[in-house]
Amino acid sequence: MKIISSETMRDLDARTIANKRVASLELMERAGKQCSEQIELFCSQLAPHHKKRLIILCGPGNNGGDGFVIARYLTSKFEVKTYCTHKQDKLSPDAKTNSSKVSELCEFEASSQLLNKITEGDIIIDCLFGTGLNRALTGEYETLVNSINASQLPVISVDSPSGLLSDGQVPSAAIKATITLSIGLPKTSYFQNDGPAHVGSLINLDIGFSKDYITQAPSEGQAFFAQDAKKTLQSFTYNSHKYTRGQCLIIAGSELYNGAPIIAADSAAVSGAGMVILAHESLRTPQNPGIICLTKPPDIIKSHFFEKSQSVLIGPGIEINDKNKKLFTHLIKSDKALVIDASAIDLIADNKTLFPRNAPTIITPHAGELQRLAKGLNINHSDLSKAAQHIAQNLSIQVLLKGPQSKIYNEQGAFSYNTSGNWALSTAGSGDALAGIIASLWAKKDINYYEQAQLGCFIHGKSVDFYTGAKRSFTVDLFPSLISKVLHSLSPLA
Ligand SMILES: NC(=O)C1=CN([C@@H]2O[C@H](COP(=O)(O)OP(=O)(O)OC[C@H]3O[C@@H](n4cnc5c(N)ncnc54)[C@H](OP(=O)(O)O)[C@@H]3O)[C@@H](O)[C@H]2O)[C@@H](O)CC1
Ligand SMILES: [K+]
Repeated sequence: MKIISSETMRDLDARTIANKRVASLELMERAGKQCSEQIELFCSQLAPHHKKRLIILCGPGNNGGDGFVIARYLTSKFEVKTYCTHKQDKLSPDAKTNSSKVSELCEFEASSQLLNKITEGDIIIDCLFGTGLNRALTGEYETLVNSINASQLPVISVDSPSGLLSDGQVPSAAIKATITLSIGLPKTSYFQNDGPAHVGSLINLDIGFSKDYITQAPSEGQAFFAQDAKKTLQSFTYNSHKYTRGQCLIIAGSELYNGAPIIAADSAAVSGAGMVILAHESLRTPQNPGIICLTKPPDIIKSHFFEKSQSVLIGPGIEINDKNKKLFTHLIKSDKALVIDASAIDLIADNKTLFPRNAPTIITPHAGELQRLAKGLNINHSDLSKAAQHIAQNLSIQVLLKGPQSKIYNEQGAFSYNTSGNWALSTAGSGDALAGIIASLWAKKDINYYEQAQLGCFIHGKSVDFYTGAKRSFTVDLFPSLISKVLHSLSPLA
């Protein structure tokens, strides 16, 4: 999905209204309605003992207007308190219209009066400022936002965490959102400077802007959202069989790192491939008995398992020894779609003359692994993203740089941000699951490998977004069931 600037968003909004495609109040109604649905969904995912009293904070502009619409939709379902920082006659015209529909439910107070109100709720809905924020928050607003952040209550920000400027800078204070509900299209501020630390999970809401306008709007980059994931998921035919769904071979594990192959294989098995073969040197077995395990494999390259596999993952937990080095070189020379993860990434520099390969390749490094590879390839960039881009173009491979907002570079150096996931992913074994998911999605023929890699990254992140337990207690054995849940939500009938 295209990322645009706040300025372009305002222009899109204005053109849509000016050309009478959709009336401005109708746009606000759609935005508020869809936000209220997402808030309801968020509440339904909280633990039963979690109270769900909503505090909706509305500012003077149309972001506040969205808040009044949300209040109208949710009042019958939750205990809702709505506060507005301005008197009604000081509001933008559309905000004023919507405020009048809920005025008996709403208190119009100066923001200094709101400080002791926020703790009377359990979930804050931030409709203070959106794309119209044009300067740093000061005075009462700054104090209010700092108090909200200090309260540690979950915050759902509508369109933008209030205080986040359009270039992603936060000169004074900005809401640290749990979720940001982006209206229309994602904005650059979510991805630049301080943006990633403030937006939380990103959800984009399509409120029906004309497709022509969206196509014409200048792009500031690409990001992958649930809407993209839905389009990218492959469908199955009535006569699918395990080979048409694809066979994926995973070469992983060592005596020491014997859990990594299990996580990768179990995650691959639920992600779409018809058959998963695990060649590993581990005493453990996958949870899923459908996975074919080759322990102490003979010459895997000469086996029919290799021959019939469309994709191969190498790396999770493997030991770098002569046997694996030789195997790696064979894989690079082969025509298999290849996912290279973990310590196998370290073997690329020694094989750099074998690139570009004749088949799709993706590497999935975290920052440290990327830095090591860049050094091995004599690529010097202090900026990691530049190094990732350089490597992608240089070797003609895809590079998935893992981080708080993972980025995936294609062979030409273009990239897309992933928008799912949270810090629960920062746990040992998480990357093994990611590599397994991508290998599974890459096991099909005639696919767009770049799109499927983005899909894999999105599914992986969404798994922990779907996890309803304490994030700090998330463990990687939960991936298979959570991946299934994510896939079901993206494609309920498949
Ligand atoms: N895009 C779309 O298509 C749709 C958009 N919609 C929604 O509208 C939102 C944009 O609305 P918007 O343009 O009215 O701006 P908004 O963010 O409410 O704030 C403007 C107000 O804030 C004030 N102000 C600014 N900075 C300030 C500061 N630091 N400290 C204090 N005050 C400050 C500024 O005052 P002024 O600068 O004049 O002093 C003005 O009063 C958008 O994000 C989305 O939620 C949907 O409803 C429907 C479809
Ligand atoms: K907001």
